[in-house]
Amino acid sequence: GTAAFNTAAGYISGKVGIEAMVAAVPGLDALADVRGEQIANVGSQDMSFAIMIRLAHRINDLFSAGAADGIVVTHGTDTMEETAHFLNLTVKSRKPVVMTGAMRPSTAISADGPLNLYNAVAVAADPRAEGRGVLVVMNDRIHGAHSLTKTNTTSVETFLSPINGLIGTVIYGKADYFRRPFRRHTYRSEFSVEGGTVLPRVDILYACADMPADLIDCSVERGAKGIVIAGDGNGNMNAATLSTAAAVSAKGIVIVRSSRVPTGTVTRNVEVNDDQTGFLVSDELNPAKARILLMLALSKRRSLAELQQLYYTY
Ligand SMILES: NC(=O)C[C@H](N)C(=O)O
Repeated sequence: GTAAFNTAAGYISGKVGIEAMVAAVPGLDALADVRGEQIANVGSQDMSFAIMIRLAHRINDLFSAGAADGIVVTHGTDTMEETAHFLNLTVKSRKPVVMTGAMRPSTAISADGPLNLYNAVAVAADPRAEGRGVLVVMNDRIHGAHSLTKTNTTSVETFLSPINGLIGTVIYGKADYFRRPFRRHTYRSEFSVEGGTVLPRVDILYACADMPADLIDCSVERGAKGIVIAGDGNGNMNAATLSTAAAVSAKGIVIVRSSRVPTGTVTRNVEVNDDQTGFLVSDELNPAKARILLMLALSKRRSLAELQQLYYTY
């Protein structure tokens, strides 16, 4: 991003091309032979599934042609966790795919982008990063795609992995790895972008006090095949929403209970009676990631029990 002056908090994203970014980081060429390729240039609030699918194809093609040992994807931070999760499910390689970004515009005092890019290239060039799924390197931390979430609107310390913790750290290009992701990913994932991916509509509805239940009907009328409820607490919603959701669930719309709370798992629940309503729970996935898993999962006929199992697997 670029801003009008160097202490501006607001700025326009998607303004710097990949060649300029690579050129702005001293020492990158000592870490790896880096070549830039522009797949898209948008603020990540404008990220689309069309771009994600293009990106997944390009990564798979580069790896299967043996053209790269690792890939870094520069991406805005707003929806980075969504693209990371999508790629974690659709990239078919053990080779490192490392996403990075910046919280401060490139024109700011103490811009964070250059060091983040340096560290991301160091991790992508590191054979020890292989087989750990899609990683996100920001602010000296190495996060796994399943676990990370954006927690602060402006701070460089925005990404946390609150449930599972970090994959590692990277300080001026020197990485330490603590663990591998606990869930299935990349080369072991059953999902794919091959054969043309038309993703079904899945909406997210944000629960709140006195939530209007007809939001559910609006989504279904607009063609949603699934609805993720960003529920309060452990995936809760008010009685009116619960009964409307149960009615559409009985007609085959998949309802997933996730949570608007930033950390904690959503568990199957007697209060909501998931067994009777046919609701699923997102387990560790936040609403945005739970939606992406459901969109990919609905490309094939699956029972509710099989769909539920996916949330415990990925
Ligand atoms: N600093 C950022 O990355 C935020 C920006 N709006 C984006 O996600 O593209």
